[in-house]
Amino acid sequence: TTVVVNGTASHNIPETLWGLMFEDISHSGDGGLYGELLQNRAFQEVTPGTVAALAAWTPVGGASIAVIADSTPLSSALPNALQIIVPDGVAGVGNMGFWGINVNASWTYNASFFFRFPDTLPSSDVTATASLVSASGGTVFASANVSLSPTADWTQVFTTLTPSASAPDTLNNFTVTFKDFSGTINTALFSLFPPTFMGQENGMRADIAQALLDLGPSFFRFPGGNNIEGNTIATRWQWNNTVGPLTSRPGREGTWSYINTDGLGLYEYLVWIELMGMQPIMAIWSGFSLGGQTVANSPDALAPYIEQARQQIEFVVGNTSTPGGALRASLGHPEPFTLNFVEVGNEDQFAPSTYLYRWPAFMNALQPLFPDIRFLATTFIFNPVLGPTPQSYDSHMYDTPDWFAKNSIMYDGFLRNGTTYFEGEYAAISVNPSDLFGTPANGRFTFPTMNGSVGEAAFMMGLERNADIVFAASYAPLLGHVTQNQWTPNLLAFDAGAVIKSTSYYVQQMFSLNRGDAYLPSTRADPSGTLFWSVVQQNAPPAFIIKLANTGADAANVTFQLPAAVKGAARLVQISGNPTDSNTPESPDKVVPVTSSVDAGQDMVVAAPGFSVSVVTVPIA
Ligand SMILES: [NH3+][C@H]1C[C@H](O)[C@@H](O)[C@@H]1CO
Repeated sequence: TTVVVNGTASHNIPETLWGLMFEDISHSGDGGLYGELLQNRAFQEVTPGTVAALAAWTPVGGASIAVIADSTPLSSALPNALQIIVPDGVAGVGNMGFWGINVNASWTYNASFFFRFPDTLPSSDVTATASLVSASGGTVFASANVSLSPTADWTQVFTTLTPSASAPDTLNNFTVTFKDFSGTINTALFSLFPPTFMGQENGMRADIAQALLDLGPSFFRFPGGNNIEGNTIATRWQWNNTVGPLTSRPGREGTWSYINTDGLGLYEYLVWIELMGMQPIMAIWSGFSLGGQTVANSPDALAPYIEQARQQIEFVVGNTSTPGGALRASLGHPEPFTLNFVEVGNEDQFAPSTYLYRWPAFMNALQPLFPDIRFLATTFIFNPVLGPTPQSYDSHMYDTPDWFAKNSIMYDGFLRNGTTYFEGEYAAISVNPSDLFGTPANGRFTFPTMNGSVGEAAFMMGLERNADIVFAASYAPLLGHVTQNQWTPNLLAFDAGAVIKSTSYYVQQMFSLNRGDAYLPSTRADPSGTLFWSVVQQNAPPAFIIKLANTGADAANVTFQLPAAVKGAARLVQISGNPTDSNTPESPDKVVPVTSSVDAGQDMVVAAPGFSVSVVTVPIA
C-alpha cells in the first residue's frame, strides 16, 4: 500500500482534541481517584441501626458498634454517628478501606475523626490509638496515640501515621482502639489520607492521577455521565452540596448503586484540573433524572434548577463581587477558573421530547449571562431539532471493534456549518453486535482487548481527519475498580494498590502525546479494509507524524510518500498483540508499546504487524 501525503494542511488540530471523561462509576471517584482511603467514612445516607449502615466497619476486641442518628448531630449534613461501646481491654473499631488499604512505608498518612462522650464523662483524658494493621490483625504497620478530652461536644482529633514497613498486600485495616477506657463513645467523620497528587488538600490518589497526567490530557468532562442525572430529581448531583467543609457535604445516592461522599467536589475537581493542565467540560443538570422524573415545562418549575445551574457556573467563573465568586475565593481560588464548555445534561437523546423545552430553558437563561461559554447539547445531532440551534453536540458511541474501524469515516460527510462535535464517550466494548452491553460470556470485554484498541485507533484517525469539526474526544469510562464495578471495559482498572494500564490506555496515550499541529490529507483508506492511517505535521520540532493501525491479522508494509525532505532517524512507537490480549491484574504489562529508532526516508515505509498501532515521528529536514 502506498499513501500519498499532501503538503498543504486541511485544518489545524484543536488543542482540546484528546482528553478525559469522568464520573463516579465503578468507584472511580470514591475508592479510586479521590484520595480518601476509608469506605463509609461518615455514614452518609445510611439508615441507622442497620447492618448496611456499618458497611466497611467492624468491631475490634469485643467492642459493640452501631450507627446512630446522634441526638447531637455533628452537623445537619452529617447526622449519623458510630457509637462504640468499649469493654475493658484493647477494643475499638476498624475499617477495611475500599476493599483494602495500601500501606506504604514511604508515605505519611493523615488520620482524623470526630468524637464525643454522650453519657458519663470520663474522669480524665482518654487515649485512642489509630493504627494501620494487617487484616489478620497480626501485624501493626503504624500506630499513633491521640488524647481525647472528656467532653460531650463534638471534637475533631488528628494524627499522622508512618508505617515502619510496607505491607505485602492491601489486606489491611485502619483501626481506632482504646486500652484504658471502657464505656460509650460516639464517633463521626473518620478520614485517612495518603499523600495526594501534588499535595492537593482533600485531593487525589497520586498513582491514578499520575497515570492520567501521563496521557497528556487537554480536558476533563465531569461530573457525568449518568451520575449527574440522579435516579431521582432529589438525588441529582448538586454542586452546592459538594463544596465547603466536609461536615457540610451530605453525600448522595449515586446512579451507579453506591453512595457518593461528594468529598471529591466541584472545587477539588477544578483545582485538580488546573494542576493537571487540563480545562473543564462541565455538565449542569438539565431537568431529567434516570428514573424518569422530569421537571415540568413551566417557567416556575424550571426556575430553581436554572438558578442552581447559574450559581454553579458563577462559582466557577464569577468575579469575587458575586456570591459564587466570593465563595470560590473563600476556598482559596479568587481567580476565576477557565470554563469554555458547559454541557446541558447527559444523553438526553433518551428524553428528547422534554429536552425540546429543557434545552431552550437553560440556554436562553444562561447563554446571555455567560456569552463566552459554548453550551453543548447531549442529544443526537439535529434529532430532535432544538432551538436555539446547538453550536455543539456530544456524541457517545459504544460498539464492536469492527464497528469502530468501519466508522472511522463517521464525521467525513458532516456539514461544515459551524457546528462542532465532542465525541464525549466511545469504546469498543464487545465483539457481539447483537448484545453489546451483555455479559463477558456473551462477548463483553472485561478489560480492553487489542482488537478493540486497534478499532478505536482507526476511529480516532477519523476524528483527526475531521478535527475541523470534532474539537474533543474521550474514551469512557475512564476508571473502574477491578472487582467492584458496574461497567467494563474501562481505560484504567485499579484496586487499593495497583493501577492497570489497558491496551486502549496506550492507544489514547500514543495519540494524545503525538497529536501534531495540522492535519495533512492523504490517500483515503478503505473503511472496510484493515489499514487505517493519519498524517499530521508537528511544528516544534518540525516533523511528520504518521499513525498507522492494522486491524487485521496479517502484517503489512505501508509506504508514505511524504511532501518534504526528511532527515536522520525516525522514532517508532508500536503496540501489537493477539486480538484477544488484555492487560489484567495478573498480567498488567502483557501488551505495552515499544519505542525504537528507524531510518527516516521521504518514502517512509512503516511495517505494521497484525493487530497493531504504530506512531512514526519523522523529522523534517
Ligand atoms: N451508559 C454510559 C453513558 C453514560 O453517559 C455513562 O454514564 C455510561 C458509562 O460511561
